[in-house]
Amino acid sequence: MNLSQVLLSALKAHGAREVFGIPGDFALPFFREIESSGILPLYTLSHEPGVGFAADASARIRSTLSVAAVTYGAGALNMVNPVAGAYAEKSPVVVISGAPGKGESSAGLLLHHQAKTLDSQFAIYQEITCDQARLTDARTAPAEIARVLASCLRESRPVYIELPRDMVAEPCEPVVALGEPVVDDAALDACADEILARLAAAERPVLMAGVEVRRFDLEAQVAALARQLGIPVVTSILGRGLLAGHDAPLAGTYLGVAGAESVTAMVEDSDALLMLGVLVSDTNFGVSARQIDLRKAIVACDSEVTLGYHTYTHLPLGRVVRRLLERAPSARQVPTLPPPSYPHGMVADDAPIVPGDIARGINDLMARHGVMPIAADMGDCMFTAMDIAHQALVAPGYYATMGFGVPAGLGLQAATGERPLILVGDGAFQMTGWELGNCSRFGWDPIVLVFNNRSWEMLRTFQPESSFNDLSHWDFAGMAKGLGGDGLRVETRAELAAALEHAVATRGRFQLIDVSIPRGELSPTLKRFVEGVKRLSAPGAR
Ligand SMILES: Cc1ncc(Cc2c([C@H](C)O)sc(CCOP(=O)(O)OP(=O)(O)O)c2C)c(N)n1
Ligand SMILES: [Mg+2]
Repeated sequence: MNLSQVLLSALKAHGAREVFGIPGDFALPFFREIESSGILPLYTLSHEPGVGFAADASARIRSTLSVAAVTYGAGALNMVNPVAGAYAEKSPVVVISGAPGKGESSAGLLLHHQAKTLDSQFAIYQEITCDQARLTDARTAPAEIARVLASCLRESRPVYIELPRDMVAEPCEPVVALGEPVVDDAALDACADEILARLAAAERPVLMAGVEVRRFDLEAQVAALARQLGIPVVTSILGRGLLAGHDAPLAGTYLGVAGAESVTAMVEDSDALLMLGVLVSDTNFGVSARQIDLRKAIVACDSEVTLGYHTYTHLPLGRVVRRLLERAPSARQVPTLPPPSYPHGMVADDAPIVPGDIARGINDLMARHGVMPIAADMGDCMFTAMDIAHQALVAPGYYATMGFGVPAGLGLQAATGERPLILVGDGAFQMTGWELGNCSRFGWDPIVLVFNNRSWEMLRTFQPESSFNDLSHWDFAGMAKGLGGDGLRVETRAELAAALEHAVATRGRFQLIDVSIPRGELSPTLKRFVEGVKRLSAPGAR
């Protein structure tokens, strides 16, 4: 085999099911190998941010690694933001960048696509990936690939592989995958016993499931642990939708002052908050009604477990959860909690549409026609998604970048074969919505809801005096046909209900519903979030 075939075979063996990419002259030989080998299908998109977001969504929905292949310089540096978002939100994307060959790097010329030095790109990616390799020697390449792919899966973070174009066809030995990391069994026992003792001594223990529970595919085990411990479970905003399909005493999603009061009180009153795979971030805890005393919490994330003032290291979450299951006593009873409630029954009348109507309309649609995986962009569409019952949601809930929604929806359909629902604001659609033009090539047919409030509305809620948040009324529906899909602008709830039904019934072409929303109308969750942030940031509030 040659180095490209070895790399592609190793990617597939480690869980990759496709390559998203855009070639360039430094990557053309590798793309030729991707296409000729047929080891993984190749989906090319139009702009590298879209490549990164699509690969990120594929990794999230399949809970394993995915691949984003780009050219050197202009391509790879165009993708820095999506990879940074994948790093922040623990999504295991493998970035493969073409690069100048050995001879041209030493020719003494400044090369096209070169920014500062030929090491600059590698240095930039060191900041947003957990491991890196430059495949400049076919003899060491298999071990380098094994190391980097093992890091990607172990840490559930992006990694970076630089592949000089004169190396792609070099003969190369296959990759031998590294085994599971060795874990100190005694430390694992001590940690599990300390956690169990802390929970047993508590009067109001609560389990919070976060993003790592999904990334490491631990939902069933965490649901079993909650039942065995007999304690209620909540999810963080990034863990939204976790455990929904499992038998777990699930109370809902913790959103601080922006969420259900019963869930907020349960978390903030807890005297033993067991946080499994939760990022301790401002979006998760920045709007806490009362500051959570983390010294009373148990935080298991990033292969560490912190209790009070001490930390156990090198204990992967999956091993901690399994050891807790082995050593936890069976609870006498499991709390019976009312399932989280979600709004249904949108009135299909001539009233204008507000974000809350969209959540109702989608919940009604899914109750009638079955659930769809959902990709949401940053903006009020993401806060609206908090009121949508279905659980398979990918969204930039912590890193909060715009542009994620449409490409992520395409990544979902490529990865799962299921038709996705995409929620995106007009501002975010202006960034990456054009990737819809690639649907017809690959047979993708998402349903896209554009929250068209002619505004950067989230920003206006924080700074209403600025008129630069006003956007003009782009006719996204009118542009759909030119992109190969169908578009419809809707102004009333009756039109929205009819458009959703028509979209579900129409397959084979993307269906874009351009939803006109009066400027200033917010989802209930965003409204509470903004009020909470303003209240909590007022002088003397905490
Ligand atoms: C790539 C990128 N650029 C800028 C921002 C800042 C930003 C927001 C966050 C706070 O950083 S929310 C927002 C406006 C979003 O407008 P739209 O998509 O129309 O959604 P909505 O009207 O529902 O707000 C911007 C510009 C961002 N998050 N990501
Ligand atoms: Mg908007």
